[in-house]
Amino acid sequence: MVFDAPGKDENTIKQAKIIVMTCTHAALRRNKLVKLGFKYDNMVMEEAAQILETSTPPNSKSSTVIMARPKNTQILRSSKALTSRIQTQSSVQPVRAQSVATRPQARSTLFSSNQNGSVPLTSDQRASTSSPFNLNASTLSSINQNGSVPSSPNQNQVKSKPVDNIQTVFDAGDCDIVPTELTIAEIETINQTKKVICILDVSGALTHASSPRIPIVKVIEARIPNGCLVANQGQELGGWTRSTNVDYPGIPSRYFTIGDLAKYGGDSATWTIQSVFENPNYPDWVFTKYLGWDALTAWEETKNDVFKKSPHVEKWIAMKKCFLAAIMTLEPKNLVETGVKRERFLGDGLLTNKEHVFWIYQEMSYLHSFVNRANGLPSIWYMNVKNLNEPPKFHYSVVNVIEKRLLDEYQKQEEGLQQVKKLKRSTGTRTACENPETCVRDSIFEYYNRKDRDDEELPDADKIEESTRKNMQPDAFGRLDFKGFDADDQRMVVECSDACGCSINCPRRQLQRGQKFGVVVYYEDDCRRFGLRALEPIEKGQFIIEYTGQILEVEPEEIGVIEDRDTSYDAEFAIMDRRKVVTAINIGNAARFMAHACTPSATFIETHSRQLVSDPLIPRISVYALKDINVGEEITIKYFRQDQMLKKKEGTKCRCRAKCKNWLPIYPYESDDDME
Ligand SMILES: C[S@@+](CC[C@H](N)C(=O)[O-])C[C@H]1O[C@@H](n2cnc3c(N)ncnc32)[C@H](O)[C@@H]1O
Repeated sequence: MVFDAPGKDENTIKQAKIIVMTCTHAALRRNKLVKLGFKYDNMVMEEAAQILETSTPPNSKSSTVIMARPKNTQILRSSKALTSRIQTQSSVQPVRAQSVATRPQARSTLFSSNQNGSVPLTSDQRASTSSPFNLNASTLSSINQNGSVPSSPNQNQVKSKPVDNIQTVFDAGDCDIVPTELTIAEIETINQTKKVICILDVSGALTHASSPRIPIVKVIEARIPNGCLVANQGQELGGWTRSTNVDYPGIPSRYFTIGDLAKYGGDSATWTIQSVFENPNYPDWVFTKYLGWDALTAWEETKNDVFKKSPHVEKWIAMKKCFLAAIMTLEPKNLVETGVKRERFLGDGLLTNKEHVFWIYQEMSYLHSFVNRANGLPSIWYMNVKNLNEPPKFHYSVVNVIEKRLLDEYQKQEEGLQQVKKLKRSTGTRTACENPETCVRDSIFEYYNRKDRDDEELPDADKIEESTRKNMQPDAFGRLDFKGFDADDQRMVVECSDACGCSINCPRRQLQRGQKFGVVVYYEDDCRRFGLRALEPIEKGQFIIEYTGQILEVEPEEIGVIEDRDTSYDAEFAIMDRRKVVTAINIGNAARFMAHACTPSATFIETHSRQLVSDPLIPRISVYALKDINVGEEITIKYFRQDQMLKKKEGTKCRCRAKCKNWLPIYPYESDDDME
């Protein structure tokens, strides 16, 4: 509707899908509209950046304001002037908008109205004009009244990606669902296609994977998952490329913009919400940033509309709020207050600055969590409430990657293990297996721990006292008992497989089910940089996450502390294999961020785990909680044995707590193939 159209004004028409006006007009007419009980769905306001705030009817269900903002103009969301203005206006009975169309449809309807070439402008044009939306009556009349929009982005225009990268092997389609508690049927569906390990075949000689559970990659490279359709389309066709030279593996560098809406907007009701931010002034409203679209297209919508479309978003908001509230109590307020507000409410001109590093954190949070969801795993978020340093750069993978040659070696070793099948369950051994009568798991520990094995397989230097080896048994809830814990003891957990005849929900199958709790990769300080914090409460003894990375063969003298390789990302094996490590320096999951603490909250446990006996058997590393870890608390481990810690001031000063006197054998190291 256009108020100044001949013969029509707000006295004769009392509702409209879209109102268009200048900010001056808005100031003059608003009270009149309110008195009339005028109902509207969208407002397009020219030069909106000149006003301090656009006020929307507080109890309106679906009305919104489209603010046409020239680039680099900041909307001040919480100024005193704004507050007093809203208070003055709210004394008048507010407008209750009629629910004519859902917000996203209204948006794409508006921007896809480019029938005559006058709308929309490209983002560059928008930046160079003070009147970015050249809307007029003829333009508006071309808007499709029933809210239908041009066809979705031409999917054929997007080249299909070769399936030889780390992330595309975890595709779950264009899913938008966060599994909270999975049903057995859902777990079973995921398990059928679940990847258990990735073979790295640099030569490219392997053409076919022996099982869909064991994908082959030629190079360690994370790319945008195919299932994130719009992110891939944005990468291919989007009108804006981030100017930073930094490439984040698996994260798009190119995005759709407002200028692309007419061509690629499609049915925005089906767009995928990437992140949501609360509105501090209107608790019923949120800002939504969409996947594959730049931050300037972030949109204000009612919570009702958003939750109806994407119910999981409600949980995201609640979890973020809870995590940030915990951070405010755990950290010095002055260090985190601004950043916490930014995480919840945006602000600081973020909506007008798509280059802002903040948006890269949002991309990583969504895309890595997407990979997790495809595997039935909870979220991983990236947050920095302390400064605006760049987020970490690495290739994300929820499974280990191993060279073909090393996997073959394990398969040979497994022939020796075949004799385990002949072993019976040790009498009197406690097992939490659902099927105690048929569970043979403890025989496996006995095989690895047999007396003659050290003589056969381990160099003298690696022989250890049998008595320090512990076969850790979970209780009926899958928790380990850490009574009398000594970080230097060697521990092993043997999990059940299909050979035991138990279900995937058996308490002795923790690691193979994958990351159990949502976690946040959180900027700790300038020395430790990123660490890991709990997004959900974790109980003492519970499995938290697997430590994934690349399985590397190392010489015995390379294990632990060496000065020409950053071994702080290595997790070692002590019982199953003393010659390999899992290193997460280049590729891994959230566990790679755990910082060292001299009194840690979690520990590594070497784990014999495979879901099916037909899966390859490689030693794996579990992370278990040594104590209850509340939301917002740090998940730390002890990187080094006591005898490896330094006696003098060299290496790296330990910053696990303010007064720690220890020095860690971590030496400054620059990798040749540093991803920078
Ligand atoms: C496995 S990485 C952990 C992730 C890393 N902080 C990051 O941002 O990628 C280990 C590195 O974290 C830092 N770090 C972890 N714990 C530390 C501690 N207690 N004191 C000092 N630095 C620590 C050291 O720089 C170490 O080399």
